[in-house]
Amino acid sequence: MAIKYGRPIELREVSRREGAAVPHALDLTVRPRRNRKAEWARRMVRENVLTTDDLIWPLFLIDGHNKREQVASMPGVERLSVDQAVREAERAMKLTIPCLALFPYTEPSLRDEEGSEATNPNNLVCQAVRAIKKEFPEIGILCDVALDPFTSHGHDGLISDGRILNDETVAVLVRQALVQAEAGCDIIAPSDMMDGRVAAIREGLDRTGLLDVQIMAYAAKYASAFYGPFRDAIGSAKTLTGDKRTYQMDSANTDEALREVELDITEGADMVMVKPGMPYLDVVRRVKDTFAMPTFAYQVSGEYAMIAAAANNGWLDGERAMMESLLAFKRAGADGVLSYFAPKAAEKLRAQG
Ligand SMILES: NCc1[nH]cc(CCC(=O)O)c1CC(=O)O
Ligand SMILES: [Mg+2]
Repeated sequence: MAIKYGRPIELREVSRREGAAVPHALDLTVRPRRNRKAEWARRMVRENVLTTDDLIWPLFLIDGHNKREQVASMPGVERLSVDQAVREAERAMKLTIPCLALFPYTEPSLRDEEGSEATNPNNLVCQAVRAIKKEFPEIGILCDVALDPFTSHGHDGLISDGRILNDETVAVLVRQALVQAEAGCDIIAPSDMMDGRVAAIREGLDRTGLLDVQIMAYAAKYASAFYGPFRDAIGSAKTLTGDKRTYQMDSANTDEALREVELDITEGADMVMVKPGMPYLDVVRRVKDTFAMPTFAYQVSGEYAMIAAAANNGWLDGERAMMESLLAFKRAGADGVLSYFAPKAAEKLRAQG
């Protein structure tokens, strides 16, 4: 049976003389509950706050016009044609969300072994960047760099004899980053986990005079089951052969995450990211404490799907779970979070004033 929620038990705040009235009052000098006695008191001692500045909103793109397609495994999330993505950019502006992240669903006919569509200066991502920047130049745009939305095999890199090639892939990623940056992308976010790609991309951007384009490295990205719904959204779930464990990290490791992050910082990353989010909050904390860099977490598709599905079943209070999960990233030391809840959370934050 569904758990009943949403009607808080009516509690009265602690009355002044409660102790005096209780015959067997404990002899306690320290009572932590004093600081929780009323909403104003709780606000005074609150250690972390979530604001709309902390949110990065990932959008899925699809070819066409005036098109919105529900992603089956992510209730409330749609694939958007470019014109609709521009409308969502306007919504983000109004909600004071500082940045959007763009992910394309590529038509199967445009996918090939090499992911060539990734370096097409007129691909869906580049079209969306130009369209959004034209209408709303003040919003930040982050573009993912990896080949998986474009390859027929669903991997992030080039394959030969069943191996993901590192250095050859990096060369393609640089070209992908450059077409995105030329289109007007503000933050290049390599999510591929090839070694050396941050340095190569930085060098490519600088050589082209794109000195102000930032790099947010998916520095500690784990081979995770929580990316399932994303692969459904970009259409790589059915085509992906094997798994990504030869390039994405083993979920058992955290020292290794520090080494990965350190390398990306040395190679020129302006910001670093840990991904997934909630199952890796310990990694977020270690990264923030060790490097004191702008540190982001990605609350990935599977995390979103779990909360959305449970809420739709009446098994938990979706809004409260959403806000609690987002605040957890702040508590762990993150400066911001990529989340599919971004617009909903921003609406709630603004309603609270
Ligand atoms: N490299 C592409 C990429 N960029 C972001 C995600 C996942 C995001 C999500 O699950 O929300 C992935 C999937 C993957 O690595 O397989
Ligand atoms: Mg690395």
